[in-house]
Amino acid sequence: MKMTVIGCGYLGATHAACVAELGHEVLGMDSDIDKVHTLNTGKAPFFERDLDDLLAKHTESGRLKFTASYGEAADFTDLHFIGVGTPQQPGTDAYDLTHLFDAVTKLAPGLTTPAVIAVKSTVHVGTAPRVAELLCEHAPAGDLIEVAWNPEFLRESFAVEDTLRPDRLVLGFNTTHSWAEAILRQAFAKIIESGTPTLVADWATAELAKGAANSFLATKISFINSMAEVCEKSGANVAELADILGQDIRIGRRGMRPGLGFGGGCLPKDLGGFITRADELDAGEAVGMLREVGAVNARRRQRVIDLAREELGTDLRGKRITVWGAAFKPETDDIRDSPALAVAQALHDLGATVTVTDPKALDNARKLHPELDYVEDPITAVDAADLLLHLTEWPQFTHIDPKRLATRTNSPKVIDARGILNTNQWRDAGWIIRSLGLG
Ligand SMILES: NC(=O)C1=CN([C@@H]2O[C@H](COP(=O)(O)OP(=O)(O)OC[C@H]3O[C@@H](n4cnc5c(N)ncnc54)[C@H](O)[C@@H]3O)[C@@H](O)[C@H]2O)C=CC1
Ligand SMILES: O=C(O)[C@H]1O[C@H](OP(=O)(O)OP(=O)(O)OC[C@H]2O[C@@H](n3ccc(=O)[nH]c3=O)[C@H](O)[C@@H]2O)[C@H](O)[C@@H](O)[C@@H]1O
Repeated sequence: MKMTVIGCGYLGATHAACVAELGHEVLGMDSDIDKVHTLNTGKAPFFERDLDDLLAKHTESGRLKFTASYGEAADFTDLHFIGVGTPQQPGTDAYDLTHLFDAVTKLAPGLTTPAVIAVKSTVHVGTAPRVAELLCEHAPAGDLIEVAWNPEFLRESFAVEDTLRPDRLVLGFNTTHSWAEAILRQAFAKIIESGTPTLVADWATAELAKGAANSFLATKISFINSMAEVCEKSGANVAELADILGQDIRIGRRGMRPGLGFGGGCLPKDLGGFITRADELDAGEAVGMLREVGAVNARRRQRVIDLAREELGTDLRGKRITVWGAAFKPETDDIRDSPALAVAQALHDLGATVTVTDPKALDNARKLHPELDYVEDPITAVDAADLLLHLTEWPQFTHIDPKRLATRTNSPKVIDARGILNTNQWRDAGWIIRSLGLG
């Protein structure tokens, strides 16, 4: 089959490469011409495990190409996936749907025959009818264009694996037995035949499924982090508590790692977007619990700042702090709403000299936070530090022998905000170690 993917960022580039891997002929389209050039060389403009291999394989085979032209995309086929960004509106938690509506409006004039527009971008419930209206208004094929909702559940750093072997597929339509359903089932045939649960729903349920899933994942993280707060006051150990709770299969240990809390381009944004939409729908009371999820998450960042000031004194001027981690989680270069950088910046604002290191995210971090210092090597990064903060749990950090580090610092003190470092090993190496979620 032939298909396009409009919007080739973390989601779209991965989706394009993966549907090519499924055997389809794919045209990726992005309004960012530099991104298009990079993708056409078989490389991702960001770091995502296994993605460069797939991009190289399929750009070489000729099954995957990228363009910046809507006309070329519209002419290429009658199946178009849309994965453009849906960031937060400045100053509010609502989604900014400008890119989505812009992409649909610009693609539409080229749609002269029946087509399926399958939207993967995350939106607030109630967006699909607006997309259908825009297509009716701007596409020559008018109401022969079908809108399908196909929310994406991939995790960055497992994006290829999650796209090719998802836990489930969700397909949302406005009518039952739609033509679009047959087309999408064909596009995903290999995934469906491998036994992946495929759930068909109406538009609203499919839209809501995405926000609800991310809200639940955020809730699970904030639940264990709220337990961490209680552990800190009561002398208990949150990691052991999580292990005990997780043995109950109704609770489960996955997605319940205590620590610095969630960040990234999605969980914080989607939690806020979900609450805002519920308020608009007069269902604000129903999501009261989710407001607390955001508050617990913010307190984890503050807790690290407070611990740093407990160790170094409230006046941080002249103090040198090393931060291990800039990415919002390991195995990505994505720094959107990175908890590590938020803490680094706050400590800088309090007067400390903050040096950040990260295996993949330094270039992105430098652009967003020129006020921080950057060092490539995590070992030299601790030179003359008064305090080390372990904020993103890259294996490159956790494998470092603490004995090699202690003598390089001004003072061997570390705050382990991800609860991963081996406390005994660090203590034996002469470090004072503080962890979140320990009494
Ligand atoms: N990053 C992820 O892991 C996941 C993201 N999502 C959702 O997917 C959507 C995209 O997210 P990301 O890929 O992370 O964002 P991104 O910012 O990495 O990529 C968005 C891409 O869309 C392009 N774009 C913007 N406006 C355009 C237009 N009018 N026409 C063509 N291209 C346009 C941008 O140039 C950019 O390359 C968001 O709604 C996000 O919530 C959903 C699941 C996973
Ligand atoms: O909508 C999206 O874009 C995606 O958002 C998340 O994926 P992602 O943001 O890539 O990363 P996660 O692995 O979920 O981690 C999110 C944040 O939570 C933190 N986290 C995660 C899990 C955990 O147990 N504890 C925890 O603190 C991570 O450090 C990270 O900052 C969801 O897991 C995906 O299913 C979803 O598709």
